[in-house]
Amino acid sequence: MSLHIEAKKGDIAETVLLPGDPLRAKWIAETFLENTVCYNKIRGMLGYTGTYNGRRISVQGTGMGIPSAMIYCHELIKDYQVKNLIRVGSAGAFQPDLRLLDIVIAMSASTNSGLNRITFKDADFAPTASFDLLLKAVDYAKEKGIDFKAGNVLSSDIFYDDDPDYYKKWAAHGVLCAEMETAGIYTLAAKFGVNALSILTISDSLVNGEEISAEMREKKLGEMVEIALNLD
Ligand SMILES: O=P(O)(O)O[C@H]1O[C@H](CO)[C@@H](O)[C@H]1O
Ligand SMILES: O=c1cc[nH]c(=O)[nH]1
Repeated sequence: MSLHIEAKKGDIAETVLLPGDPLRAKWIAETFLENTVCYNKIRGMLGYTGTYNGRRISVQGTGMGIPSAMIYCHELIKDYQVKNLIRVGSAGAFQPDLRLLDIVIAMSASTNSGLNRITFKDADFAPTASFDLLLKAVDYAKEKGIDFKAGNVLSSDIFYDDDPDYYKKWAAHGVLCAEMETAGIYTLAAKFGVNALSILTISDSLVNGEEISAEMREKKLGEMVEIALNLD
């Protein structure tokens, strides 16, 4: 047992899917996994282990934002020996050609968080995906004819920015979309020598204001989950 996860040693698989929303974790476990056991209810941050095509896999809610996600990922790596961290999240589009429910695979994550300034002072660390997981995700999506974009995303500390045009400077540098955890997860994975990848689904657009409902964000993001479950 760790401070925020009540699982026993061995209860959590080497590969863990990481939605921000704990109810998306429940939906993934109930929809895609067999022989499922719930191993965590502390703070309502649900975690499950089951099997997918005979392979053991876990799914753990992380909450919203880098600090919360880093708490869960730190404990998963250090206390439960997790080797593959695969975020399955929602994101807001920065580019006009990204539409609702499109898939984005995060090669790297820019951030306005100070997380790496604490370590690297006035130099910038570049949080980067595991090349191995990235390649597997791209290969699987291509094989199944699933459209996706791969590139840089923004892990923002601010969901409600005062400036509705804030995204334009990021968009002008090719950043695809905003979410709130990937830079922290990629940084921890690099620090501890494990693998991480974020697969995201567009839930809204900062360009034109369109958005899907909260219920769809919980239960309708299955394509990215399918990719995440097939990275072995
Ligand atoms: O849908 P999830 O995975 O929570 O991801 C996105 O949604 C939340 C904000 O609504 C943030 O956690 C952001 O990263
Ligand atoms: O962090 C997020 C997630 C979804 N949509 C956004 O605009 N931001």
